[in-house]
Amino acid sequence: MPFRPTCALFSSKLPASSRAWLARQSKDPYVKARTSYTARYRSRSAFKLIELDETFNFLSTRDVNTVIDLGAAPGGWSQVVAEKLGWANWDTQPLAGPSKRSALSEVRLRDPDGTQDVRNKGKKMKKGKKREEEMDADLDDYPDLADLDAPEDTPRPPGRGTIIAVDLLRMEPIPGVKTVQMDFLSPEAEAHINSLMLGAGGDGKADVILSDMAANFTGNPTADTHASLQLQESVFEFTKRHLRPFGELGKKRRRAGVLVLKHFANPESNEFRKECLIPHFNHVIYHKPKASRSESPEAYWVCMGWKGVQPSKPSAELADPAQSAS
Ligand SMILES: C[S@@+](CC[C@H](N)C(=O)[O-])C[C@H]1O[C@@H](n2cnc3c(N)ncnc32)[C@H](O)[C@@H]1O
Repeated sequence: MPFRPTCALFSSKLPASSRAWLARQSKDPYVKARTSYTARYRSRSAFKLIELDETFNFLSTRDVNTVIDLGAAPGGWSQVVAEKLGWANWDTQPLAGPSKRSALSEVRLRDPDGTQDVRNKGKKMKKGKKREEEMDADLDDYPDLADLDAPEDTPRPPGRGTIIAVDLLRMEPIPGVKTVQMDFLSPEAEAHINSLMLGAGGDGKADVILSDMAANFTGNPTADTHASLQLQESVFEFTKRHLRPFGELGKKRRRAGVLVLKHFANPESNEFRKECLIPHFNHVIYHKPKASRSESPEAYWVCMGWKGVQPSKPSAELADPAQSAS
């Protein structure tokens, strides 16, 4: 029978733009890494946070106990945070083996000739149909991804701290992560996140606030800039009330109190950086991770050493009602 490619990549029914996207995905090293069973991250974005943390080391310190992940779905960043806080070594060292799907791609990637051992089980794979049958039987040994995420009696690594993940979209659960499906811009969002922090025994302060939020692009530059600025400003307002100032951990911890904020290059964003971020942090560093596509205008500000905000001085009227009455 002639070989018929079934891959969508070759389907002439797809529009050219979709074929180009699929072709790019198939070559993307981060997409390949994400789907390998040794690092089953839900999104390619996970590698951006991994690189940001490897560069600035803001998640890997014992001071970090409360992390807020804004714009978290599908959950790649939350997976990385859960791992850093000791909740989830299942990402890099699966407790019960890989999922069937990822094991299958792993076999196909690593064993194109069917001659190598499969997952060190000592089984030699043979060519042709028999090989396919054996491979399917072999994969029956591995549970599905859903089984791995919540096996009943599997001991979990003891994680610490509180991780709160917020998104408009629903997220599949991640061990150690409290997921909240809501609009961060809604008036209820802050109170709800605060109640979760307090409910977990915290003081309503986070050690790290991450925002990978991005509004849907409309193609209208004015509207898109406005939407992106609105997200940045509301994250900053939240930061003012909920990021722990570095001074609370001792004057030497000048990089504690971290905000990682996604932004899109435009002059208004730059103004926001100068007016809001630079005066309030000891360090504000621009970083574009390698995993962020070069053609995308997105980048991150890594803001370290939150100075806090001075409580606003009471007005003369409030300070001395007797005087104001006279
Ligand atoms: C680039 S994705 C985040 C990817 C995520 N960091 C990961 O690793 O999987 C941006 C997310 O921001 C979310 N988002 C945009 N506006 C939001 C809002 N107002 N409130 C909550 N989430 C929002 C979107 O729903 C989307 O899931």
